Amino acid sequence: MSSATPDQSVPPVDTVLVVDFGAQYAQLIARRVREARVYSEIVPSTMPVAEMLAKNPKAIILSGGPSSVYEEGAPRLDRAIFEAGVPVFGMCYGFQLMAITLGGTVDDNGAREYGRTPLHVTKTGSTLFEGTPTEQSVWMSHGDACSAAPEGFTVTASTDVVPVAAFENDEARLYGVQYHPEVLHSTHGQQILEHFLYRGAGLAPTWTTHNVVDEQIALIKAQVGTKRAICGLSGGVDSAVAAALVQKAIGSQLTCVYVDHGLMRQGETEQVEKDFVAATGVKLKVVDAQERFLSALKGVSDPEEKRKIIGREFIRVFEQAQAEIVAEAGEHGESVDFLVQGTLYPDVVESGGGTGTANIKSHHNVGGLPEDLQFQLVEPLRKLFKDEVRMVGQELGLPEEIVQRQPFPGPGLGIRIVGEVTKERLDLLREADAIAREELTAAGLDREIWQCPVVLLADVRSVGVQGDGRTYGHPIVLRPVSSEDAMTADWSRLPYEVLAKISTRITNEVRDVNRVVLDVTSKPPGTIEWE
Ligand SMILES: Nc1ncnc2c1ncn2[C@@H]1O[C@H](COP(=O)(O)OP(=O)(O)OP(=O)(O)O)[C@@H](O)[C@H]1O
Ligand SMILES: O=c1[nH]c(=O)c2[nH+]cn([C@@H]3O[C@H](COP(=O)(O)O)[C@@H](O)[C@H]3O)c2[nH]1
Ligand SMILES: NC(=O)CC[C@H](N)C(=O)O
Ligand SMILES: [Mg+2]
Repeated sequence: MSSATPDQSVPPVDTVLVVDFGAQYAQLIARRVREARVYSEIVPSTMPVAEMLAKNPKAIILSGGPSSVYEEGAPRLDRAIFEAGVPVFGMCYGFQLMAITLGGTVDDNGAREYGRTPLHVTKTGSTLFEGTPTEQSVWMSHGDACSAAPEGFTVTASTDVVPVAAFENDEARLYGVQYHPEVLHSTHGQQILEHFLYRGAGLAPTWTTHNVVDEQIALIKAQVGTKRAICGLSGGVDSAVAAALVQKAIGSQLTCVYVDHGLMRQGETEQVEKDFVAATGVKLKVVDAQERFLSALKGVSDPEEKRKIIGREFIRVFEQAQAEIVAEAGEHGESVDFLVQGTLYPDVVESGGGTGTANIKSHHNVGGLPEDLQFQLVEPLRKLFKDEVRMVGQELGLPEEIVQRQPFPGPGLGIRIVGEVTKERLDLLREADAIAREELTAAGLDREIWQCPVVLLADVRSVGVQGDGRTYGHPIVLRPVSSEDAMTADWSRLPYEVLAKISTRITNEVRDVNRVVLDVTSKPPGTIEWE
């Protein structure tokens, strides 16, 4: 049996490839394309051009990147990519690469621009700029610049310092912009991207999550056949949607397994046991694995080590459940070979499993999986973003409370205790977390914030005064964030009265906590979770 994830991304409809040159936000480009209702996938720039073309893309987008195109060792692409008749759109590094590959000039001529920049459209009515203002604001981030466009290209925009800020070649269907249309600060960015897709590449806005449901059900049926599967079910959105999809595909061949690892929040296990089963009708096995996880985490405070241990223990519990299900079915039962997980695209990208991107943290269900994994994975949401998963959930008729739930990480409170995880610390954090959640809900803020991790700084103490006496307690950190897809986030500007109430209640009600602090860091540079 292999642990490799079968590629479930059989292009359903017309596919746009986003070639990643190590961009900060290649995922964002892919998202924006999908927002234009065209399916997109990211591929690394190291993939041979022949392989890219073999995927039969209907258009190709070249991302930005940190390198300088004219430097030795900078990522390049075989010129064939521009000669295959596939429409190509270069952004920033991708634009510069297109320029230099086709005979234009790019150098470090001092024309640097970072941040919001006025763009002057010099050829109105062009494929990219038609219907947009001649003066618009765009987001720049470059040190090199194109000073001469390749032959056959028309320069369609400039800035005060860059003469060639966009060029187009309708005949060859090649387009490029020096700026970042994928960023919201580029006021007409989405429109320009759509112009490339619809006008330049002749694509139609037909991709919807509806296609995803049908296509994934067919794929799951083909993959699992008559065998059985278990699904790690947490009560969260992703696993709920994954379970619903798989249940639709293979019905009673699926058993969901909820692992109570002792790192869950207050009331969560009961909620999954009762409400979730009532809402979805899934077959559920609840495993109490608190002792197992706690003893495996004993003495460990390094975040990556914690994540790997939790990922491993999850699988060991799934294996145990697998054995039990097989034993219950007796000798005539089909074997349980498949493990369904609600893995999303950002989990894969952040775990460094994407396209040569850095490992930021090992998500328990991707980078934290043990090497001796005996299951074949079924991950129908592996290419989707959170908001898309919510749409799929709606489509499947899951209740709002489930579809709109805030995310909660699989490793749970284990990665919200900075320091060693112990039963006492978990109980304390559970209390503080329950208060924060209660007050945020009471204030009607649940939909406004993406999630609000509550973190215990277990190895930090500070002096307080409570009841006229000195205390030496632990701080609790509140980390409310707003986000579109968890890849970037900003700290939420919560009303002071709500913060005050949470702070007062936590310091009054939770023993050993004498200070509550607010995390006011965006992502980047800080990630959402502290570990
Ligand atoms: N307590 C748990 N028991 C069983 N499986 C779990 C548990 N926690 C996480 N998983 C598995 O790991 C996957 C990833 O967890 P993750 O938290 O990203 O997703 P989720 O809990 O389904 O959704 P959400 O992001 O909304 O919390 C889940 O989809 C699920 O398959
Ligand atoms: O299932 C999960 N397993 C993990 O190991 C994990 N780590 C982070 N998260 C969640 O992912 C989103 C991004 O979090 P970070 O900014 O901390 O990377 C946020 O929504 C986090 O809560 C996880 N979810
Ligand atoms: N953001 C980018 O793609 C930058 C491209 C190139 N590294 C430059 O600085 O010009
Ligand atoms: Mg979760």
